[in-house]
Amino acid sequence: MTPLFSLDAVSVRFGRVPALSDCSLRICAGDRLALVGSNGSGKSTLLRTLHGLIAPAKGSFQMDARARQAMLFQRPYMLRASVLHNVALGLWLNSVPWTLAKAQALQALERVGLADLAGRNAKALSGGQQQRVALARAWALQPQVLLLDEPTSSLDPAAKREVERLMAEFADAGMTLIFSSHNLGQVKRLASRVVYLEQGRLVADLPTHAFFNGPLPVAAANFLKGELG
Ligand SMILES: Nc1ncnc2c1ncn2[C@@H]1O[C@H](COP(=O)(O)OP(=O)(O)OP(=O)(O)O)[C@@H](O)[C@H]1O
Repeated sequence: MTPLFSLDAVSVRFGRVPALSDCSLRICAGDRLALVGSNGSGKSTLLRTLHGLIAPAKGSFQMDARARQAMLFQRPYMLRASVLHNVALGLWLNSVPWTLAKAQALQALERVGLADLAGRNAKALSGGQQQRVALARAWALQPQVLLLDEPTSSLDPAAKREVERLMAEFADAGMTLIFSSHNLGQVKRLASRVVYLEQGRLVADLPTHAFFNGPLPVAAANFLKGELG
């Protein structure tokens, strides 16, 4: 299968800080890939590189230009406008006429269970509701690839479960999921594959079952022991 993303010996630096070092990775359609690792290990940098927001300093990076992508951040950005307009604007920016954009936005809000709040000011919603608006905004664009940077880290357990449920449904509908998480339970529930990063290096890349049931490289095993212990 032709990969959606191919990284060969990719390095990214911020000034003198090496954020990614020599990373090689293939990501294929249908993968549910979790990025794990300590703070500062390079997860966000890898996601932003995959989304084309950062150009690698070294190495080769290729992505399937036909595969539409959407990215969600830890704290979604909401415009001071209605929920409906927050979703419709993303479509309009992708050349969908405004009337059609509003109709499709409403369908996307129905998809995430927020149609009732379409007229509310998006800035006034709770964190969990805002993340669901962000998921509706992504869903409306019908991306093949959804990148998520710690999408549930600031949410309470109920909101977390709801966002996880939607992520699983989107993956079941055929979307490729690539997400970073500090929540190993979530990684077990959602991922089919786990990439472990340490200080910008890709230390392990394994099916989820193999990652949690070892054997692992020492660094990854110590991380897991620390997180689970
Ligand atoms: N814009 C930036 N300018 C300078 N250094 C940066 C920038 N973004 C990231 N870094 C550095 O690059 C390294 C990797 O950071 P990154 O945010 O990718 O890690 P992370 O694994 O996502 O961390 P966290 O779990 O805390 O979100 C860190 O040393 C970080 O300080």
